[in-house]
Amino acid sequence: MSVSEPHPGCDDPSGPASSPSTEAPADAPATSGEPLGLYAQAFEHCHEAIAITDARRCIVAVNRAFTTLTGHAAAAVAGQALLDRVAPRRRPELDASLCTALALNGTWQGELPGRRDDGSDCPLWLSLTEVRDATGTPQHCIAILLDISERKANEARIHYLAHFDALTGLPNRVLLHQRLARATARARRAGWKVAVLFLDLDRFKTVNDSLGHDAGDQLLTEVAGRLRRSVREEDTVARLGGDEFVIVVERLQRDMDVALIADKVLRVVGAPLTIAGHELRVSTSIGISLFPEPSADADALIRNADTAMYHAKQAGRDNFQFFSEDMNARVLARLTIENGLRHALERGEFAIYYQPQVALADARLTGLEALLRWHAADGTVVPPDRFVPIAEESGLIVPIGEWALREACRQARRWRDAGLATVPVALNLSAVQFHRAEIATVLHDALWESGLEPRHIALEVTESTLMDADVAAATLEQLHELGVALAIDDFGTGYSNLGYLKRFPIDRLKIDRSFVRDIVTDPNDAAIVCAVIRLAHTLGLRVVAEGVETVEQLDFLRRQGCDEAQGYLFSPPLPEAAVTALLQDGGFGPQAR
Ligand SMILES: Nc1nc2c(ncn2[C@@H]2O[C@H](COP(=O)(O)O[C@H]3[C@@H](O)[C@H](n4cnc5c(=O)[nH]c(N)nc54)O[C@@H]3COP(=O)(O)O)[C@@H](O)[C@H]2O)c(=O)[nH]1
Repeated sequence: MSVSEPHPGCDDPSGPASSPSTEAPADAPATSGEPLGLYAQAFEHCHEAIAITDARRCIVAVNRAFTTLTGHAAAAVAGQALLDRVAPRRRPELDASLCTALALNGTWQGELPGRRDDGSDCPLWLSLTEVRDATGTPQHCIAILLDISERKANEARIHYLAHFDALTGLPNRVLLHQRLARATARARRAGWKVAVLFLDLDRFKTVNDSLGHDAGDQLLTEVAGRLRRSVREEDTVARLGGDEFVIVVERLQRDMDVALIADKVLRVVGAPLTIAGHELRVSTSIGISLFPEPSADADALIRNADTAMYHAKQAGRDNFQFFSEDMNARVLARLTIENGLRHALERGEFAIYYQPQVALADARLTGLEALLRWHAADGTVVPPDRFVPIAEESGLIVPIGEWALREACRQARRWRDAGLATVPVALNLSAVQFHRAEIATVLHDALWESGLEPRHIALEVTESTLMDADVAAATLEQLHELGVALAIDDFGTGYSNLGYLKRFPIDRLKIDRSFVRDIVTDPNDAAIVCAVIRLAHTLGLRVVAEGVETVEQLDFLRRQGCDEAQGYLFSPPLPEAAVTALLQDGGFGPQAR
């Protein structure tokens, strides 16, 4: 047991200086059978650190556990103010609240930022109880100190897990919301702008699927580090989960500044990196929302940036887009279409219209282009320009395109059986369909099921579908071997490398209607159309001009030797019954009745 005389310098105004009360004779010998000795032994051997102070909270006695916990030897702390020894940083503010609590209740307890003798920190829980004499005058205080470092560490860990992403160490969604709310409050006061950049890595799934999840994790960690280094310390970089990150940029003066930051982020993320021995390049799509916007709270800012990110994906990935209400409305409209498309096939809402293609020499019918129409459940007719891109993106174009192919084959067979049409029905193949390995099988099955000869079918693919020339050549070859005709659609709007033309087994080039529209008034369009016609003929291909609407356009095309045309001048796309009637009349040419 350690006992000391009270220190004369302790200056608590709340009570007189005194030596330990005889009620607890701290210096009593520790003999068994003697109650005081027993108390002394209990004090000394108690596991909890205990200090007995005088009424001014200057140390009179401390037990062994106190010394173990704080590192302070009994003799060294005797007479010193308890708080000075165990929590010197908090003494001034604690003294006042302690005095009040002790005067009112005779007890105080709370957490202290404790400090050991060696200067190390040790969070403590202090329970202080006043001992008073018969008149109620404070004589001593008994202080019990608990080491709460483990509890504090657990609390810190729980706090960390609740606020940070375990993989990257970045703030998570919860902390992001808190920081963004604070950032907007600060910006409102200071008149700054705050930008929220919502990032989604492009084709991250491919890395996960091809190199494995460990590689995916490494990639995410690397990207997290790059993002962190791209912005200022005070800006927040958070990971929402998966491959989604959010950056909150504060203190912006101009909208343009965020564009510069977004541009930098695109470059930094896009720099090559090595993962699992593979050199990769990843890109990201970024959506941006800005505070202040009307009613833009933290939730809305993140939601809007997410919407804009989606728009960036649509715009070809590896770019950034700003949010606008208009964009939001468009996204909602898209969602409605996508949901409707999911049920359109089973509800029989699709129909195929057919647009005649004619020979310019004699207006003979040379083909029928099959064009999808969607009669949506709400009674509207949704044009393919609106639903085909969404169907492509969601993958729904595969079953829809397959249905169109089978239906067109069945219809062509009916016309043939009726002795009406022997011209090919031309179907548009989207890039997604084209790149599915089974497209040749699907076509083969559709032909076989309908009993239609392949020469009655033509397929149209756009230039951009053929960008990977090696893959495209192989697929086109398979389709060609089945015996169908092949055309390049919207020619002139996509891929500019013409070298592929001689490699592909194609029969026709279709000049995009954007060139045909002003052919009579715009010398540039006229020059392009003439060049395409010459190029096609040199390569032994036939040329079809799309979107022919006027006699002047027709005359021009005829003079230039264009082979075929398609457009409203001859006919818009027609429902099956109208085409049947047209075929019965012999089409537009000399054979027409
Ligand atoms: N993958 C698939 N894509 C398809 C399918 N069906 C259609 N589509 C594609 O949708 C785009 C729009 O088609 P649509 O609204 O049917 O427009 C076609 C014609 O109506 C239009 N056209 C024809 N003549 C004229 C004209 O004189 N003026 C004018 N302004 N427009 C005209 O052109 C469209 C045909 O274009 P193209 O396919 O390039 O020959 C369109 O891109 C379709 O390809 C499908 O089943 N699968």
